[in-house]
Amino acid sequence: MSESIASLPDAPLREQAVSLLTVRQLQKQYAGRQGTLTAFEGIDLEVRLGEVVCLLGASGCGKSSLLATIAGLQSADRGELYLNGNPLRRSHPRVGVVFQDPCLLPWQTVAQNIAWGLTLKQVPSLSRTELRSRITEAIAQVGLQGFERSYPHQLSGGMAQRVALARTLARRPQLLLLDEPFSALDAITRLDMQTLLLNIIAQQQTTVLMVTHDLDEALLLGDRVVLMARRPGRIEREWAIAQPKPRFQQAHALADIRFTILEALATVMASP
Ligand SMILES: Nc1ncnc2c1ncn2[C@@H]1O[C@H](COP(=O)(O)OP(=O)(O)OP(=O)(O)O)[C@@H](O)[C@H]1O
Repeated sequence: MSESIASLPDAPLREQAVSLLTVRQLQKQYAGRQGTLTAFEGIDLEVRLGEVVCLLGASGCGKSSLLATIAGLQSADRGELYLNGNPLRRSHPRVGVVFQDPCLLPWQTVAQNIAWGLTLKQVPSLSRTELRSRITEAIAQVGLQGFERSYPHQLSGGMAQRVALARTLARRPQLLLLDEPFSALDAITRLDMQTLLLNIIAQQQTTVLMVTHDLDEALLLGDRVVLMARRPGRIEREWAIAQPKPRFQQAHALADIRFTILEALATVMASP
């Protein structure tokens, strides 16, 4: 299912854009048998409209915890979150999340799984016609036309993840939070999904905050790569990736920045 890629707006255009998500001094702790564990602290982050920001870091540095807190799936212990300048306190209808596990309802069809996302409380009630057109649109966006009546067990891993993406896109999120959405897929399917995501971003100017373990994925998709360090989880450094997209054939041009980030990643991983 490969697609060609529409071109993205120039980096300077995106840089002028206003902040969609603002994170200020965010902290999250978990209570455990051995005391309190600080998953992350002092997180300051801005994600501008239309920007793709990739969060990279060693296992356990708090990437998923940070994403889940921004998504409103758990509360922060300290700090503030704003969407479009307004306080973001709980799950917001315009903030969509996709996880590594597509989490589809096995007894429902592709179309029903997407509809389920639209019947969640936070989405304003839609007429039957609007509901149907949102489902059709989302299925087309992820290239699953013809599979509307299929059940999850009839889909490949990549197709199931397309349904998960469609379920979120149908809610028309302003901010898309992705937690390693492609990491369980084989390399070819992952490339296919990265292409699909690039197309969606290009066509809809979607703003994305994405957790990934994969530096090459971050370099392929990100306008910025943010490196987190652990104990406690914190932002260590960040880099703007100015190279125009698509970047599938730009390994040479990205070699220097790749090496720099790899070195920084090795340094944070080596620290106790
Ligand atoms: N619900 C929870 N209860 C207690 N501790 C938790 C919980 N969720 C995460 N943690 C701990 O918080 C720290 C950060 O975990 P988190 O999953 O956010 O890191 P991560 O960078 O996403 O890791 P990975 O890349 O391996 O998914 C870890 O030490 C983890 O054990």
